[in-house]
Parts: sequence; C-alpha cells; structure tokens
Amino acid sequence: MVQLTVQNVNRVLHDNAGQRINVLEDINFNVNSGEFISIIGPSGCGKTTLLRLISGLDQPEEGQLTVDGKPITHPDVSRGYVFQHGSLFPWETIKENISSGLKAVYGRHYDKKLVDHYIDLMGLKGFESAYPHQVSGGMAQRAALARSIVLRPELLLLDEPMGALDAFTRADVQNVIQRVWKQTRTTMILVTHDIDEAIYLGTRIIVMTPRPGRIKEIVTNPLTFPRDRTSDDFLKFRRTIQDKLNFGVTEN
Ligand SMILES: Nc1ncnc2c1ncn2[C@@H]1O[C@H](COP(=O)(O)OP(=O)(O)OP(=O)(O)O)[C@@H](O)[C@H]1O
Repeated sequence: MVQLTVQNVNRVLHDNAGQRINVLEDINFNVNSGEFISIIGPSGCGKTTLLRLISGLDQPEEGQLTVDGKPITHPDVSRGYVFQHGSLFPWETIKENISSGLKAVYGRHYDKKLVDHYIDLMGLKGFESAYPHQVSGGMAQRAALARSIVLRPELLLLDEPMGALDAFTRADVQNVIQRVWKQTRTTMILVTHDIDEAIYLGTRIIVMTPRPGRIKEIVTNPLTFPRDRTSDDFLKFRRTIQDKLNFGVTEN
C-alpha cells in the first residue's frame, strides 16, 4: 500500500426508533505507507464505523475511500482486522488458529515457516498446541494478531485489541504490536479509548468528537522511539491530547 485516502466521508445510521444518526460527518485524511495511526475519541464517536468502512465491511452514503487510487468496495486479504475480543476459533489450537487464514487463502501448501516465525515473534512458543481457553487473554490477543499479520496485509486495522486486558497485559501487547510494526513496516490503524496507548504507538493521532462523529484534529506525534510513558515529553504530549479531548472539563 502506498496511500489510503478517506475523502468527504459521511455515514448515516438509524436507531431503533428510526431516528437518523450522523455517525460520521465530513471525514477526510490520508495515511501513508508505514505509518501508525491512532484514532481516539469518546464512545459512540464512530471509530469502529470508520474502521469498518476502511476494511470494506461497510460503505459510506457519501464520499469515498481508496487505496492507491482504487475504491474500497469489499473486504480484502490485503486489509487485516483484529477485534477487541480476538475471536479465535475455540475448537482450534493456537497454531491452527494462526494458520487458518493462510490455509483458507493458499490451501494446504501454505508457508508453515511463516507461521513458526510469527509464533516466535509473538512470544507464543511452547503454546502452539494449547486451545484458546487454556491461554491468558494477552496470549489470545497476540495469537489473534499473529493470525492477521501472517497474511502479510498492507494495512492492519486494530479495533481496541487491548480494550479487555488488564494494565500489565495491555502494556505487553502494546510492545508486541510495536515490535511487529517496526519489523514488518505494515501500515497500522488503531482505534482506542486509551490516550497513553494512542501516544505510545501512534506516529499520528486522529482526535474525534461525537454526535456527529467528526475529526477534531490530526496531531503528529513528536516523540521519538523508544518511547518512555513516564518521560516529561510523553506527559506533556499527553496533556496536549487530553486538552483536545476536553478531558476533565465538567459542565455546570
Ligand atoms: N448498525 C448500527 N445501527 C444503528 N446505529 C449504529 C450501528 N452501529 C453503530 N451505530 C451507532 O453509531 C454510533 C457510532 O458507533 P461506533 O461503534 O462506530 O462508535 P465507537 O466510537 O466505535 O464507540 P465505542 O468506542 O463505544 O466502541 C453510535 O451512536 C452507535 O450507537
């Protein structure tokens, strides 16, 4: 992938009472190859809807989404998607889960060495034969990540994959994602509620506001790698993003 372009995108949905909801309004941005984009915003601002549009699972009422100038019309193996609950198949082992996409795409002559490489890279060695219910939540998410990345997508969409994890496991999976991003240079787009996570991983941060879901600002992350969550620069940038999200502001 060279460039993802999202141009003048509007998405309207209707609630159970038939009321129109402008879920996304006038969304515009570009993503270049190798970037790590974090999308942050309060619940209901349309983050998941935006990822679904980029994946091709959904289509906008207006505007267009393209990859290298070609419209996104349907899901494609070149765009991976990792969900909050990794949705591993419970009846398959960790290794079988990681291999499943490759098998579906390439048949039984898929590249087994690639599977072993990602099992290693994700720190899953020794757990190949375990079933999802036998591993920790962090391991299950690392396996879900491996299952997507093994297909070598040009673009990986991450829909709050750390959302259900405790703080320690979350930090661990963040480090794994960063390592995979650095090693593979896969373009990644992460949806998150967590400001620290958005800053720790993102090269640019898209700040969204709800009702209607709009982009408030796209902020380039000034922090270099390796990033230290406790450094003064990190905390200063955190404050900048917090202010843009109007965190801590209460209405009387
Ligand atoms: N299929 C649907 N039909 C009707 N309304 C929907 C549908 N999907 C989402 N919505 C509404 O669209 C809005 C945006 O939803 P979306 O899940 O994209 O937001 P989000 O920012 O990802 O939220 P969260 O952070 O809580 O996951 C919400 O108000 C939601 O209720």
